[in-house]
Amino acid sequence: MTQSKPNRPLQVLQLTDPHLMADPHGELLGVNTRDSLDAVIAQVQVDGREPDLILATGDLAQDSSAEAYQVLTDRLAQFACPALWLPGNHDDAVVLGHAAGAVGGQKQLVMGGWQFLLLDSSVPGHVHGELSDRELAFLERALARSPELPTMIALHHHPVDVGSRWMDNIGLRNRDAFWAIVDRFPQVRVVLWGHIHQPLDQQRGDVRLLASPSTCIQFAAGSADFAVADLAPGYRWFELHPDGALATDVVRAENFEFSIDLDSTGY
Ligand SMILES: Nc1ncnc2c1ncn2[C@@H]1O[C@@H]2COP(=O)(O)O[C@H]2[C@H]1O
Repeated sequence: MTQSKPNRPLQVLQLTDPHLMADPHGELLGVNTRDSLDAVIAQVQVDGREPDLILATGDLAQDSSAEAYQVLTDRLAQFACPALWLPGNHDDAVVLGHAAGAVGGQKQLVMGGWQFLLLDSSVPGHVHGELSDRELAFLERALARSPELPTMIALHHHPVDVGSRWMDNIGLRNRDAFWAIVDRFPQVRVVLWGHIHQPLDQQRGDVRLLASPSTCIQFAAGSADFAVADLAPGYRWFELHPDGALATDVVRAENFEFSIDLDSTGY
């Protein structure tokens, strides 16, 4: 079991949806995705936060290129902690797996008295998500084996509707199968995802449902049709106590100047 620093709760950084590209000048709707990730990482450092673990929750590359994943590896090397990677709809799970390596590609980690389970909800060639029978079996097995460990489950796609028609069409399709497992295991404290490029904080029984800003562009909350928001990129932070208690907050990059195409109808 990997240990966190003594006498403090486990500190976890979520970075999601960086949409990195092989081209150093690569932009999403006018925002250079390398620059915005750098701004978010700079903000983590300005905030004096030293993570024990990083969770990178999908759409790590926009173009599935090895070069894009190498950029992420290089950026995360600024932190002296492991980073776990999971794929989103823009990723190639095989290329990502090679780039993440043995540590980053782990689907299960116990650290600081918590268990982290990472699921691959990507469906090649599609924007929506689905958990394969294999992923569901892995989830059920892992939860059955460790009933005593407070658990965070991370995946890319949203397993609940988020109040936005266009996004509700591209979430996790077989969410009923997912919840049928999760609902049986009271040690699950958090389900965390990316994909929706906006913060969300809800409760399902004892489970905290959390989503987070992208490290590049943001989607407008509550919009029926595709719409972006003029909000800065950001990160989510967790403090996780071994008894299952937790604190979390979202922070946006303060000094990132960008100009996003607010009239965009998609990409
Ligand atoms: N106008 C649109 N309507 C529906 N989906 C869209 C639209 N534009 C882009 N998308 C897809 O919705 C996805 C949401 O986040 P992604 O970054 O995964 O990639 C986006 C596109 O694949």
